[in-house]
Amino acid sequence: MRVGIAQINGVVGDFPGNAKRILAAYRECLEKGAEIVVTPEMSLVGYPPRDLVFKSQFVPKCLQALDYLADEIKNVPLLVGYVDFHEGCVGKPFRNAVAWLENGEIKRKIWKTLLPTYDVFDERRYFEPNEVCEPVVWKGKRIGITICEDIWTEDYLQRPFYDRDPVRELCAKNIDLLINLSASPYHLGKPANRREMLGSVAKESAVPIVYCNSIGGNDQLVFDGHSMAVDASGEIVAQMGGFDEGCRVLDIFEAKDAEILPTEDSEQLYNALVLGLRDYVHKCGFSSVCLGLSGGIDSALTAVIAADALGAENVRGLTMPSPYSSRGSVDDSFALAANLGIRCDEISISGAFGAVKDAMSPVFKGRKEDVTEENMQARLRGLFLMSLSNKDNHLLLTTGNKSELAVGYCTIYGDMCGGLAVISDLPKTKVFEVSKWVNRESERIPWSTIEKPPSAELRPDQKDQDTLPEYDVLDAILELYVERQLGAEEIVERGFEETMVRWTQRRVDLNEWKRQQAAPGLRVTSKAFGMGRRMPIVQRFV
Ligand SMILES: Nc1ncnc2c1ncn2[C@@H]1O[C@H](COP(=O)(O)OP(=O)(O)OC[C@H]2O[C@@H]([n+]3cccc(C(=O)O)c3)[C@H](O)[C@@H]2O)[C@@H](O)[C@H]1O
Ligand SMILES: Nc1ncnc2c1ncn2[C@@H]1O[C@H](COP(=O)(O)OP(=O)(O)OP(=O)(O)O)[C@@H](O)[C@H]1O
Ligand SMILES: NC(=O)CC[C@H](N)C(=O)O
Repeated sequence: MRVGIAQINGVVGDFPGNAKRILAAYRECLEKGAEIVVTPEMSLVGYPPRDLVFKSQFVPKCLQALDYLADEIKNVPLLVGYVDFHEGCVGKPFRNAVAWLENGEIKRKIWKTLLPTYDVFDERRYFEPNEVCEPVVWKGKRIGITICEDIWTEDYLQRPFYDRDPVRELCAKNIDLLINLSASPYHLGKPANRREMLGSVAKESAVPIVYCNSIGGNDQLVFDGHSMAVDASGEIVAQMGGFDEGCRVLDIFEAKDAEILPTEDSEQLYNALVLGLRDYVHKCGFSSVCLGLSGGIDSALTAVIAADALGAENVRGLTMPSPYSSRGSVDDSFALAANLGIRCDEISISGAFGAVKDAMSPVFKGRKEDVTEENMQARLRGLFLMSLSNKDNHLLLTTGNKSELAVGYCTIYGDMCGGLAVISDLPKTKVFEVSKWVNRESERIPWSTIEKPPSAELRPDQKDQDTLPEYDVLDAILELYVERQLGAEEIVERGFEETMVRWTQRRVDLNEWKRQQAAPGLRVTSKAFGMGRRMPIVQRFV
């Protein structure tokens, strides 16, 4: 049975556009000899549609697009992910659905059984689960069709207990093949985790699996693709690329082992951020971005990602020295711009900084300079950058990393100005690792930028480590506190100094308000700030 896997990049709510993409991929698979074609979860809708499904015309328009698709399909079936009504159910009147289209008709509708409702997923808010799992019989084979979470077993998922197991239910009905339509977002370690999970499910159930995942960025989520096929012994027999669209046709009952090329963590993280940035910018209708270049590593890495995502001609930098900036910060910014081929202009903020301080002097008379004046500089840079963004219609990128955002080491309405926080889920230690990976063949980020001690340069001789713990220690504590959600005592038991742990915990909790006003950030770890971490701002839990 020659199965076509269409790994496509959908746009949420763009039914005509998604239908076109699905048809183009379907035809490509036909040309490659497919006898059946599979697309990702919600391929017609884009994932996740979130509260769009509540709009009165959303599902009717989705169903219209599905009818249009069905009309185009002849005798080679197409499996399409979409949202359907759940007739007769008042509370949650929708289903996360797959349609089997064949000979101009919707031959079968399949509903999702396990509805993930944790971290970035919220499906119980919208959907009711499938009640009975039934295989589809086609060309003498019994095919179990599942949707993303349906195939994830307890061992591979930190999830609440489910009282259903769709794979088992289907296996009990003697299936020959499992097909899974997924919208499984990337985080570090996820592609390997998925491969292992699919191998073990196939082996345990003794059936081959065809797994079709989405690719592309949608808001904070980046879908990495890596669609694959696994034989009944759990061996991978086809592995598609990551972070790129594509179609692959294989004979699922005949295919032999595929070669799996390992990718480094830094390469994966980089590719995820490039795709996430490109899709966010383009899907929002922009073609270019601007950002402040400080000569530091965060803005440098953000600029490289942007140049690779959009083309150097679509990235514009501003270097804005203040009285406390080192000459190196300007020189390193121009060296970076030259390496990347992006335009960079220099505008001093000294005049404006002096003017603001003068204007405020009657009110601040006799008071010492402090963090107020530090923040004025960051806010003036934000003002200049937003002016450039408005004039030339660039989307402004913010450059803060996860470590800083965690402890609030950033200025609200200052360096937090911007539309997309590109590296806000990358801890500072990973910023260094990825930057070194970027320079693996030749210098793109000036080495002096990578090697100098991090500094905000908002007062004379300032260094990040005057205020913050060393980044390797801070990041280790943050991983335990934010990603693994351990309490302070448990972190101290693992050998960290108590005052540092308590300070970090307090800073993370106190700065929730800041993060809730921050630009959306691209998620690349298992627990990012944003849609998958919903903490109260006002709380007393320690
Ligand atoms: N719960 C809450 N809800 C709403 N607002 C709240 C609040 N708690 C404080 N605030 C307000 O927040 C204000 C303080 O926040 P904010 O103005 O941001 O200032 P703040 O957090 O005090 O200072 C910013 C820090 O970030 C450092 N920085 C700035 C820029 C770049 C970098 C870097 O290296 O990248 C580092 C800078 O050196 C300084 O230490 C207060 O004036 C208060 O009104
Ligand atoms: N002199 C400057 N010129 C232009 N932009 C600046 C300048 N200083 C700071 N910025 C902007 O504000 C952001 C915060 O920078 P800051 O130097 O305060 O901290 P950082 O976290 O060490 O970042 P970086 O590693 O990019 O320096 C920078 O990434 C940059 O976008
Ligand atoms: N869309 C989904 O059901 C996603 C859940 C799944 N466990 C994943 O991330 O791969």
